[in-house]
Amino acid sequence: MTDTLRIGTRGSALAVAQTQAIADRLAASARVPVELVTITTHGDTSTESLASLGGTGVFAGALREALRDGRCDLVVHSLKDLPTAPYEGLTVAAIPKRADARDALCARDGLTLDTLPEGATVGTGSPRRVAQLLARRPDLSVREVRGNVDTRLRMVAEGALDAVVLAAAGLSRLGLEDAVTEFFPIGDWPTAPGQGALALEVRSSGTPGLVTRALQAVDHATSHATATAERLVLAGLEAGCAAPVAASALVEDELFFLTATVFRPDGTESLTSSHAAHLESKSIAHLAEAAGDTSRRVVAELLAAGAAGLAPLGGTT
Ligand SMILES: NCc1[nH]cc(CCC(=O)O)c1CC(=O)O
Repeated sequence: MTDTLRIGTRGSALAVAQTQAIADRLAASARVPVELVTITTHGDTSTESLASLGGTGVFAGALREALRDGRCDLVVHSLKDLPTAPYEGLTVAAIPKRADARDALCARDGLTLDTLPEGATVGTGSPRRVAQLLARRPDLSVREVRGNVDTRLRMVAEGALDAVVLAAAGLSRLGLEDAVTEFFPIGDWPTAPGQGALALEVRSSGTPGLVTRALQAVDHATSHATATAERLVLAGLEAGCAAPVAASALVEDELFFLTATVFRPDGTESLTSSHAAHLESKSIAHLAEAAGDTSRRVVAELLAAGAAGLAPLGGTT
């Protein structure tokens, strides 16, 4: 590593905003100069559907190659876009305190999911959101959309769509919460494993102690464990990050809760499993044990109930 900590990011406004926020924290605590390096991915320049490009992992893959090849020393990922399979030579060193994990509806004229007119058009690129929308409102015309958060909001502003569903975390990082007309409560509308969390990834060896300590300081043990439990569900189901799977973990008092749902893509059926584990303490080891324990039980129950027959879990759909 050179004297400057080079932090790799995608070029989208959201990626730059979230990476800059992490860069500022690390610069303050590690007292090393930091620099953002923009990595352009095929997913950013292509207009093909995400599925045809190989799924959302296409974004994370380019950042990981840049990190592996030494074009940067640290990358900031949106955790929900990061494939669960380990990547040779790289390590997720920190998961900072998680932002809002909810999804939000951004509709014209202040409309909500209940007040959208019959047959209204709603844009999303996520099979999970498609299934959740159709489960609540089978009459809706759900349209596949791609592009950055501002592009999607513009489709509503310009009248091409009646509404879009977006992550609350992304909207708030961009200062765009005013576009939200309804926040969906996690209990009714669980979201993608790891949604709202960031992952800070480094090469497994060669990271200076100063940087490692700064990364430990921005890690948030509860966020790390809850996001990990959710991702263990995805891994246990052998599902990709675009599979119609929702998971939500939560620490409350001395309990660690995990709930996961697998949806039939048309929204007509779903399977849910919830388990809790007692936490002896909130130490990293006890949190990790609870994440492993609850996720194993949730995965076993979902598979036994036929989750693999409900939805295409693997690959990119
Ligand atoms: N797949 C796109 C993506 N990846 C991460 C976020 C922002 C929210 C987050 O950090 O989870 C978004 C936008 C969205 O889903 O609306």
